[in-house]
Parts: sequence; structure tokens; C-alpha cells
Amino acid sequence: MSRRYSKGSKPLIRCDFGKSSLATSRSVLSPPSLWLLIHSFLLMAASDEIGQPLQFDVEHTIFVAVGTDVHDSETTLIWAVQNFAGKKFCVLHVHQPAHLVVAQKNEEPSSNTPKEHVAKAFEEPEKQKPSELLNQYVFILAKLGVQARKVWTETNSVEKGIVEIIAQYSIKWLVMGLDAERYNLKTSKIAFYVCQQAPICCHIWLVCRGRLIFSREGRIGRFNPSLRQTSEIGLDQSNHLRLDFVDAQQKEYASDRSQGLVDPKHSNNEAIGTSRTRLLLRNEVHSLESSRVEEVKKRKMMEEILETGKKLAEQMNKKRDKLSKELYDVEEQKLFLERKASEYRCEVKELEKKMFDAVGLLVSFKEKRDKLQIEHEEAKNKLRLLKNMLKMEPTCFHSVEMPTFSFMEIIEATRNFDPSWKIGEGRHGSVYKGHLRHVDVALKMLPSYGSHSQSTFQYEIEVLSRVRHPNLVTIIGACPESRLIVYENLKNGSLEEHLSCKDRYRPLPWQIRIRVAADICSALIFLHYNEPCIVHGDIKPSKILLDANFVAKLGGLGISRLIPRECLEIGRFTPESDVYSLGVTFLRMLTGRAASGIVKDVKRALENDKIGAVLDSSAGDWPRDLAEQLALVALRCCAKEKSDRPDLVSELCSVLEPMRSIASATFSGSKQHSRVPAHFTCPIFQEMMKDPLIAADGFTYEADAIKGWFKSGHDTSPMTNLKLEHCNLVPNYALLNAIQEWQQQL
Ligand SMILES: Nc1ncnc2c1ncn2[C@@H]1O[C@H](COP(=O)(O)OP(=O)(O)OP(=O)(O)O)[C@@H](O)[C@H]1O
Repeated sequence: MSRRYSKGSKPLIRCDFGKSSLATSRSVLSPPSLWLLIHSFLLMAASDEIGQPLQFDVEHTIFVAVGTDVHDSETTLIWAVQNFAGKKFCVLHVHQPAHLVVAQKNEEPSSNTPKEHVAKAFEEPEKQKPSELLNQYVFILAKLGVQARKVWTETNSVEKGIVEIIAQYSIKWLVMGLDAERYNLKTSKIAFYVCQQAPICCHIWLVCRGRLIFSREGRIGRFNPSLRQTSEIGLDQSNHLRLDFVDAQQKEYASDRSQGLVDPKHSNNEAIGTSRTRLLLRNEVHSLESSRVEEVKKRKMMEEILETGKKLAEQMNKKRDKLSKELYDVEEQKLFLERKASEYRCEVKELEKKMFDAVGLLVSFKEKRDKLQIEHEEAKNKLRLLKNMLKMEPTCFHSVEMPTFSFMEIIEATRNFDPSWKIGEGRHGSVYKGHLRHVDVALKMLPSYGSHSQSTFQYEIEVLSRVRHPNLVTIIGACPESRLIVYENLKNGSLEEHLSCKDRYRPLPWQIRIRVAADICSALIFLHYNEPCIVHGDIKPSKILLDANFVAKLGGLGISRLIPRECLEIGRFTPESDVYSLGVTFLRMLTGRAASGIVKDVKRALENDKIGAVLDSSAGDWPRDLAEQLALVALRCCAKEKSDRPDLVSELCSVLEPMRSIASATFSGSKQHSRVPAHFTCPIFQEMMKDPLIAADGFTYEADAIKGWFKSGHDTSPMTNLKLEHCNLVPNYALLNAIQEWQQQL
């Protein structure tokens, strides 16, 4: 802000909101005042109208002329605020800068004089003075709830400065202070000068200690302030001030007057003033009432605001309580979740540990498995080696349990080879029945000539005794010293005997013949698919034996190995040669004829579609299709080329098994050959059981048979030859019931 001033020039009038400090307030402020105070302060800080064209709403703005003594002028301001409620206010000040005061006392200012230097030195701090001063006043007004503007000028004459401002802004309402205690010529001089020189449109009130001392009415318009205590002041016709004194000030003022400070001519107007005073008092009462109503309204409004504030505070409190509760809940939840998280962490750790343990276990199991696999492989190799050794050294096998009988036992069992006990006569020896160790047996004596030693014979028998199948005649034991093999005794003779109707034997019906064919096929499959393959080498009807139920069992197993080669008529034995022999046997069952030329005859019959002509009529009425089927597979078995012969499983068994089913269904009605279920017969006696007992090997035997077996010193299974865990016997009531029911149905 530049200061453009020189002596004699028109003073520059300034108006702004200035800058002030709240620190000047030492009193405690009420909230609305504080708000206004802050607002004013902000306005003061934010606005500066210096240099701007000033705009005043002069009709409604009360200008209050204030001096440098804030304490004195404060009462004037308070008076103005109290008496002009609702009006706008502006503080007015004429600043007398120190250098001007100094300059005023010199005739001609010289830029080179020391005084001018002194004045310039004062100039800078002086710049701030009026603004700071007026800010104090603005602040006082703000405390009173009034927002005020400010205007000031710098000049060496206060009264002239005031008059110039009045003129410049066409001020209508001006309040000035009069200090009654220090009332002197100077102050009165200013007041008088202003009252005399101010434009006549301006209404001026002179106030002393908060009381109105003078008032000079303006000529334009009329303004009725709510004067609380007034003395009417007026200009008389000669433009002098007209005074009314009130209260104690009257005396002081009278004293002043007596001292020549006031024109005595003016005291004659007291009578007129009294009536005016009454009128003004009424106005003041009215004004006070309005103020009171206004204050009540304000108070009510404030109360409402407070009430709203209270409610707001309550709501906020409730919200705060709710949020506090939620916060508490959230914290609880957080603690709970933290607890859970820590539990889960522990669980995860435990699970991880378990997982590691499990992985460790798995690794150890894998290692064990690998070790066992290695051991298994080693055991297999050992077994293989052992087998090879056994083949090379049959004597090593002696320790394996297989019943061996002494010759004395054989003599006893056969009643010294009683001729009446001879049941068969083969090319290589006779067959006797016997009763050996309480078991019915068939004993085949092999020729004693040949190269096989006793140990080789025993080894061969032991190997063969382990080959077990329902359609193979079971080897019970041997008598190596007499080269005798003990078989199970099959009561219904051989197929050969039935075909030739030898002695008591009669022709078998075609159904049994088909069943026999299927049984033998099954036995041969078992032998050929054994590891290693077992070649029978001598399949023929005399080797096919029938048990009590006409179940066919292939006998003579191993004979071909036990008989020296040079004694055999045929050369090499192969699985294919077994198939060939089987085919011839089937053809014999079909035709009942001898083997010689049978293949050619059946072939021709089939070609001539005259199968019936070659069929054995003693077997009953062969179903043509079944007979043809059997003939066809039999002829294939007898093919000259080995490779043309059928596979036992896929080509032979697949034909015979369906035929067996048809034959069994057709044969079920026949009483003569009514088949006893195999599980009803005792494996030792080969007869239907009357008192079945279960042994430790799981098989059921007739009571007399198994007890006799144990009595004769056996502790092995008659079926498996393996040692029994114990010799206890348990009645098989379920089987007994089944047998009895079956017998009743017959
Ligand atoms: N385990 C047995 N049970 C009942 N009878 C049997 C038994 N073994 C053989 N036979 C009877 O003895 C007869 C002759 O049997 P064997 O084994 O000697 O037949 P083979 O073929 O005539 O003799 P080989 O093999 O010496 O030529 C049979 O036809 C059969 O009647």
C-alpha cells in the first residue's frame, strides 16, 4: 500500500477491514459472539478494500468517529450499538501521523533538514497504526455481535478529516465521542467544528460516557434511534450548537459553560428540551421494548438451536455408543478369529507333522515292499533251483510226506492178493481192490523190470500224488518196495467195462457218455495246462473210471513215465497225442466199437449223413445233432496233422459243456442212474454219507471212514495229504439234512 501524501494535498481516505488480533480480547465470549468474532476476523483477514472505490449504504450505516484512545471511544461504540440495533456500522478515524505533526510545526518542509529525516524514520511504523487501531474497534464491535467496516484518512487536522470523509461518502449518521472528564478545548473544538462544518444532510450525535450529550439533526430524512438517554442538540439559526444537560453531567457541563467553553446564549432553550426529552424517552421505551422482543426472539432462536444441538449431540452420543458396541463386538470377533487362526495354525502344524510321518511311513513301506519283492524273487529262484535239484536228485524228495506202505500192509490189505479181489488186468500188471488202513483202495502193481530205481519210483509217485483234480483218480500212496501204486477205489468200474458189458457192467446211456466225455476233457485241460505240462500218454476207456455217481475220473496217470520206454508200443507222448487218444475214446463212446478203423467208419457215416448207422444203440436214442457234434469234434481230434487238432479249451470244451447241460437235463428223470450229488458221498468210502463229520481240512467224511483213518495212525488229510492241525471232528448237520431231504424226494 503506497502512501501518497504531501502537505496541503487532499488526504487520501482509506477504508478496509484491516488486520487485528484476537489476543486483544480478554473477556470470555458467548458462542454466537465468538462466531461473529471469528467471522469478522476472517473478513478482516480476507478483505482489504484499500484502493477500491468505497461503497456504503449511507442510509443505513452509522459511522462512529473514534480516536486513538480505545478505552474512551469504546463507550461511544457501545452507545451506538445499543441505540442503533440492526444498523450497519463503520468506524471512522482520522490519523495524524507523527511526521505530519512534526511537519505541521515547520513553515517550509525541506528534504534536507534533519527534521525531515526524523519524520521519514517515523513513516514506516506509522503506516500500520490506523489499520491496527481500527481493527481493535472492529474487534470490540464484533464482540458486541456487530460486524463493522472501517474508514480512515491521514491528515494533520482531525476535524477537517472527519468533515471531508462525511462529505466524500455523503454520510447521513455520525456518532462522535466527547470526553467529559478531560473535556477541553481541543475535543470540543473538533466536535464543534464537525457539527458546524459537516454537510447539513448529516445527523450527528455527540456521546459522553455512554450518554448522549448533543445531537444535530440532519436536514434530509428523519432517523429515530432508540435513544436510552439523550439530550437534544440542535443547531440554532445562527448555526450554533443547542445543548440540553441531563443528570450529573449538567453540572459539569454548566461548569464548562461558566468557563466559557459553551455559548451561554444557548441555555435559554431548556424548556423546549424538556418536552422533547419526554418524547424521546417514550421513543426510547418503545425502542427498548422492540429490543427486548428482538432479544427474546434471538434467545428463543438460540434455545432452539441449542435444543437442536442437544438432539444432535444425543444422536451423536447414541451413534457413538452403537459404534462403540460394534467396535467392541468387532474386537471380540477379532480376538475369536485370532484364537481360531492360532488353533488352525496348530492343527496345520500337527497335520503337516502327520503328513511328514505318513510320508516317512510310506517310504519305509515302499522300502519294505521292494525288499520283500527282492526276497520273493530270491525265493522263486531258490524254488526253481530246488525243483531242478529234485529232478536231478529224486532222493532229495524223500522227506515229503506221502503215505508209503510196506509190502506186508499190501499183503494184508489184499488178503495176500486174493484172486477174488482182482478187479482188473492191464498190460503192465493186475489191479486188486484192498482195504488199506480202513480205506477201500485199488492197488496197481507195476512190472518190476526196467531201469527205475526204488527212489525214482517213489519220487514219481509223490509228484503225481500232488496232481489233484475231481476228474483224476487220486493217488493215495505207494509201496515202493513192491512197485505198487495205491489209488482210490472207484466202484463203478471203467468205461471199457461198461462198453464191453463185462460181468456186472451194463451199457451207459448216451447222457452219461456225453458227461464222461466232458469230464475227461476237463481233466485233460487240467493236465496240459499244468506248470509244467503233464502228458497222460495213455488215454483209453480202460483208464476212465466211474465213481459211485458215474463221475468220470481219468486214471493211470504217470504210468507212462514209470514204465520203461522200451516196453511201450508207442514212441513219443505229446499233448497232441493225448488229444488224438481222446478223439478215439469219444468215437468209441459214440459207436461202442473197437478202436480199429473207427475214425474212417465215423467219417464216412458223417459224410453219408448216416451217423445213426454207426451210433451205439445200447446207449439209447442219441439226439442226432448232439451225436453229430460229438462225432465232428472227435474226428477233428483224430486229424492226421497235429495242427489240425482242436484246442482243448476253445474248441473242445466249448462244444462239450453245452452238450453236458442238455444231457444232464434229459437224464435227471432217470431213476436207474439217478446221480447222487458229489458232495453227498464220502471221499473215502465213495458212498452216500449217513453220519457226515467235518475234519480239520474242511472236508466232510463218513464217520466210520475218517475215524478209521485216524485210528490207523494218520494225522494227515485223506484228500490233500497235508498234516491236519488237529483230529477233532464236527457233525455236519446241514449236509445230513440235505441228504435226508434228497432221499425223500426219490
Ligand atoms: N482205481 C481203480 N478203481 C477201480 N478199479 C480200477 C482202478 N484202477 C484200475 N481198475 C480196474 O482195473 C482195470 C485195469 O486197469 P489198468 O490200469 O491196468 O488198465 P489197463 O489199461 O488195462 O492196464 P495197462 O495200463 O497196463 O494197459 C481197469 O479196467 C479197472 O477195471
